[in-house]
Amino acid sequence: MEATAMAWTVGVVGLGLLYWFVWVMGAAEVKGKRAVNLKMGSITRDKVKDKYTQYWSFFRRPKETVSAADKVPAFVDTFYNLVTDIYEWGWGQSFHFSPSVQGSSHRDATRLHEERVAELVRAGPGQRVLDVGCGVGGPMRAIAARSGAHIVGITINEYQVARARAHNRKARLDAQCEVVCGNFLQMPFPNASFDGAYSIEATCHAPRLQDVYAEVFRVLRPGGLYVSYEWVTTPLYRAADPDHVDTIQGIERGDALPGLRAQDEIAAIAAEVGFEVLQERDLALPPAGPWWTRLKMGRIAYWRNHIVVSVLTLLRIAPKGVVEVHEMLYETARHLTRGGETGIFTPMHMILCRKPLLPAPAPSPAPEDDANQ
Ligand SMILES: C=C(CC[C@@H](C)[C@H]1CC[C@H]2C3=CC[C@H]4[C@H](C)[C@@H](O)CC[C@]4(C)[C@H]3CC[C@]12C)C(C)C
Ligand SMILES: C[S@@+](CC[C@H](N)C(=O)[O-])C[C@H]1O[C@@H](n2cnc3c(N)ncnc32)[C@H](O)[C@@H]1O
Repeated sequence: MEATAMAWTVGVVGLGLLYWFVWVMGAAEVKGKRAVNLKMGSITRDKVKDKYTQYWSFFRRPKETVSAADKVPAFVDTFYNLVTDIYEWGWGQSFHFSPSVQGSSHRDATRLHEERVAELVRAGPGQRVLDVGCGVGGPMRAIAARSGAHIVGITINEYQVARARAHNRKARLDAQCEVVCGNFLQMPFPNASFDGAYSIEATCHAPRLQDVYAEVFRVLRPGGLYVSYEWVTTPLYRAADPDHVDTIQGIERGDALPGLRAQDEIAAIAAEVGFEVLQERDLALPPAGPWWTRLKMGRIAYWRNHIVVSVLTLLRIAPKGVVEVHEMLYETARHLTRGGETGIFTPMHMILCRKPLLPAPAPSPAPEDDANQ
């Protein structure tokens, strides 16, 4: 009798474990990255934890060092080696937020937010459009499929280049979507080589927005359109409120940001590099549905994911350090949610610009001084 009970217990527990294994190893969203394949980018297994410590220690330095322009691209690259697989596993192939749309899935809401970009830059067949900070190419594929345009994406992270190219091949969009590894602050493209350009939640990594906007301006043809979804603090943010400061600093630390900009700085910067600003709007404002609900609703999923990464690390399937990176992301989700709920932060301040057809007039010569007369 005892043996039968034991057999039943073992059977039930075994089946439970099998189910758990399949469920756990299966995708949390539809994405093509499984927990057993959490590699942590191009970092070798034994270096993941060190790299995480190195990333974190960056934020213990004075603010000026964190935003030191020359160091930022390397630190952003390390960040994406650490998070790319976890993002794909837990979020999907599009590394951005979107307003929630009643009655639509997250996947549809994401696609709509991306297709809006295609419409804003009037992308169409025969055009060459630049994706500034393309991640693993979720938006690029949606925009290529929707518009028929040829999309060229650039990302600083080599591992993302490999992932994006593999996804492009799988989606049979590799003839239409190209991916280049490079720094968007010094792009490897000739002047006026694109008909349009866009950046989705990527330029927030630039220490000086002027530098990336000036590069986009250079590579666009005259008359070309550029749209960007910017991460910014809103006018509700109060630098004297410790809760606000804690939320914004939490967002910066968990998302490799050298320093969030204020919403009202963006248009001035675009104009400074020569753009005409056609439209500017926070896409998170009503009637848009809250973008942060997807983060909040996933709390149970986070705990499940935490157990998954812990077990996989214990079994040495995932490298040491994954649990720490996952905890960092959990914390940043908390800060992002708070930023959304209080309204002090938006990840979708949209700005639409055009490169003028005629170059700006040269400044008039200074009046001659008396000595020359
Ligand atoms: C634009 C940027 C990235 C935005 C988002 C795609 C990511 C920001 C925070 C990320 C996540 C937080 C919690 C993770 C969770 C703990 C894990 O179990 C599964 C993945 C997360 C949901 C993860 C997914 C991507 C984010 C939402 C920045 C970097 C400029
Ligand atoms: C949050 S992800 C967004 C990716 C993509 N736009 C999307 O929505 O899926 C930010 C992207 O910007 C890229 N990035 C950040 N700094 C960069 C730089 N200096 N040069 C090129 N790419 C950069 C990152 O590598 C990453 O691909």
